[in-house]
Amino acid sequence: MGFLTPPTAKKMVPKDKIDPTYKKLRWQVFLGIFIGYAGYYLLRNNFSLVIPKLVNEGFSKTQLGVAFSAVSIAYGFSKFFSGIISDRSNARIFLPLGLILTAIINLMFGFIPALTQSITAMFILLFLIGWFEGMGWPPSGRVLTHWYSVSERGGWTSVWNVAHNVGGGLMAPLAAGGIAFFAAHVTGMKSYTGAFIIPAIVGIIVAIAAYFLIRDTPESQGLPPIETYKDDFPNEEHEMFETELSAKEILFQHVLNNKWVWIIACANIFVYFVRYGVENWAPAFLTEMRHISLAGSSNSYMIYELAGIPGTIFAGWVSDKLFHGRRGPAGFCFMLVVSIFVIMYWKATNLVMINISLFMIGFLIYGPVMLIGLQALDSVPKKAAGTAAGLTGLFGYLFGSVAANAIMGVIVDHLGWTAGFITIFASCLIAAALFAVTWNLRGQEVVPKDGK
Ligand SMILES: O=P(O)(O)OC[C@H](O)CO
Repeated sequence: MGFLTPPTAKKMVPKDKIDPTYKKLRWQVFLGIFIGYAGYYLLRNNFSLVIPKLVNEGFSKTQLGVAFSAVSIAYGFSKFFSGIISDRSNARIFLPLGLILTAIINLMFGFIPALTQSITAMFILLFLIGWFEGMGWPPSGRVLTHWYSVSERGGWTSVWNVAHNVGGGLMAPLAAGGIAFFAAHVTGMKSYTGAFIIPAIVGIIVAIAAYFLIRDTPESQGLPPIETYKDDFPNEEHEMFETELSAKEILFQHVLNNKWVWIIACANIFVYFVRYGVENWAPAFLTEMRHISLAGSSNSYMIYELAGIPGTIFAGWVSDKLFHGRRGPAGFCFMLVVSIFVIMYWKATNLVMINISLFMIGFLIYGPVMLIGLQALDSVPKKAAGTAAGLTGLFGYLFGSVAANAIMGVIVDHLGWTAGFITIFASCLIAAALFAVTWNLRGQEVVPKDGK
């Protein structure tokens, strides 16, 4: 698709302009991918706020749950396939395009009543939402690898990663505000359509802003590669790899034959099992076993989410500063310590201890979630970064997240919460062990000698 083709290198700007231009553009593109990815999260889960209204209209939770699962399934596959396309696409176009397509599907939900009257229609549209949502992470990864060198990437990636907590956090008031606005001011439309339409309008505005802010690569702006500018190279030979690759080269020469990517992808299954196993089952565990009200458990849930913000930034800092760009040791430590707080959460009987342990689990698990993506970016040439991160996402969602919902449910139903917590605890240790295998991995970019 021609309009997605990355822009070619521009004539180099004068030497004295390199530093100020780089400084300005690095902030500008960062803002672009930050608000862009937050925009994606405004439209990822807004359907969840519509579910209670649709239940009132006669749909069962099971039906709506099946329809909603389409988002995760499609997202896992799309993050991988979008990664392949995004590695060969202009991030300035690719990121806003996915956001606008997601917004269009939301507008269809909002303006075409028949689409919320059939589970099949909802499944198809939610599948499309999941698919277009998968177009957010890979171009962000492309920007991060092209504009930030390996030793500073941990810090920048961790701050960028907070965008998903910001967008996810803002989604609820925005969608709920949309429902309230439509209920009060719009006649002839169901109030819940506001939960689709208002976030979609904001999403389109964000996509336009992201388009104006993002630039694909430094070279497309007449700047030298980031490694030269920062004098920070991913390998001892100071070689870089600036040739755009074909999809076949990306997949078969750099990703599928890369043992590190497979190890990281496997680690992601267990990290996502812990992330969603704790999060998705917190309301059930707290209400059933600790007799906490639904309102109280939703506060605990929010504490878990918000703790991810400082935790993610701390993990990036630890991996950059303490371990000098190595993500494995940081991930190992975080997963080991999180296992202790999983036990504390399981055993805690009063609300204060429960909330402290959930805060610590949230603080410690979102770091490894980010570090896996970062390790994927680091382990391959930057032209293959999106595909590598996409593969880890595919494993995380298709196996980790699905298991956290389905297998965890079966374990708890048949063997009880003790078995459920032992499974989560074991996942922490397996993930820690897999991180340990990558202990010395540090931006080991492979640079083909023949220039291919
Ligand atoms: O689970 P994802 O793909 O939405 O990604 C969330 C974070 O950005 C992971 O780094």
